[in-house]
Amino acid sequence: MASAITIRDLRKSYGDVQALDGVDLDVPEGSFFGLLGPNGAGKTTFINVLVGLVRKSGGRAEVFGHDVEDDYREARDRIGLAPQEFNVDRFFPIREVLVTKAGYHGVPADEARERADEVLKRVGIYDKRDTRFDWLSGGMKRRFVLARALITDPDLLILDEPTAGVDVQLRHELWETITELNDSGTTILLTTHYIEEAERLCDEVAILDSGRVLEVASPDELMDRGTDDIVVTLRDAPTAVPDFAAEDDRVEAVELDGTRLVVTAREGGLVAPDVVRRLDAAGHELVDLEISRTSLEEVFVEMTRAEEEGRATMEVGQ
Ligand SMILES: Nc1ncnc2c1ncn2[C@@H]1O[C@H](COP(=O)(O)OP(=O)(O)OP(=O)(O)O)[C@@H](O)[C@H]1O
Repeated sequence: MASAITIRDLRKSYGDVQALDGVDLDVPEGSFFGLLGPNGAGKTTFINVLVGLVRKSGGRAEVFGHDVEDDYREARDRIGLAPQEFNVDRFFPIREVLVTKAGYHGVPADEARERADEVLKRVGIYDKRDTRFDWLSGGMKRRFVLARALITDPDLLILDEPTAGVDVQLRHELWETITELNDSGTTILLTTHYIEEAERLCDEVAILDSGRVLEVASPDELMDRGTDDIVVTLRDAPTAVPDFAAEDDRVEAVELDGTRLVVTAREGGLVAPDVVRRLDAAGHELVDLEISRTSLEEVFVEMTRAEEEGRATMEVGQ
């Protein structure tokens, strides 16, 4: 599949700070791609390089095959950006802001007005079209920056923390709108601190830490690396249960507390049937079975913590 974003050995330093320290990444065209990382990992810097707000110190960055610096105009015209910080002309009616932006990207005036109405309807603030940005509520402001990103009908939509500080209802509405856009072919690059959001929406995520990519995988692949708890409730409290760990090296721990048995294993969904079979064969009656999967959040915390500990060890060793 062709790449919407191609990044090779991308570097950005601010004085002594290596905000991006040799990033390699391919974001496939049409994908819903998540960029996750703790505060200061380099996510915003990465996005700013793509949209031409920050000059890279080294490496290559292309959007649909256009170099983001040498072919700035071609690359930038394909991107819609909804930034984390609101950087909107506050004094003009929002519809006018959209029309002006479309004009700046070469859209003729009539079409610009049509598009402005269309995107305002799409994000649900058409009735506020004559209001200035300052007078919108926080949630409406979030909707507006999405509308502004959509005004040029971008092939790549970059969303930097699009749901920061919005209520549950709006978050779900925004998810729906973004998913529809992705279904109709728009490539999405999303950064978020709500890991659940990435787990739910993204085909693939890259985990960025200290300016480096630690991992690129689907949320499911990442979650498979963590352990799951298979929680079984038995009718009677047994004195012993089969030695699950001896026959399956995916099993990491077994804990029995009265009638409650917890088997901790990688790929819990695949191990559970065997646990049930063996309990049944040993004459135990099951009352309830529940599998609680590791969340992407746990895997994420584990990975970024390991990276931090690795760095601390290196610093001590130096
Ligand atoms: N203009 C700048 N001048 C100096 N240092 C900067 C500048 N912009 C970013 N940095 C530094 O670069 C590093 C990466 O910052 P960046 O904002 O890209 O991280 P982030 O992953 O987006 O963080 P957050 O999740 O907190 O938004 C940080 O150490 C930050 O302090």
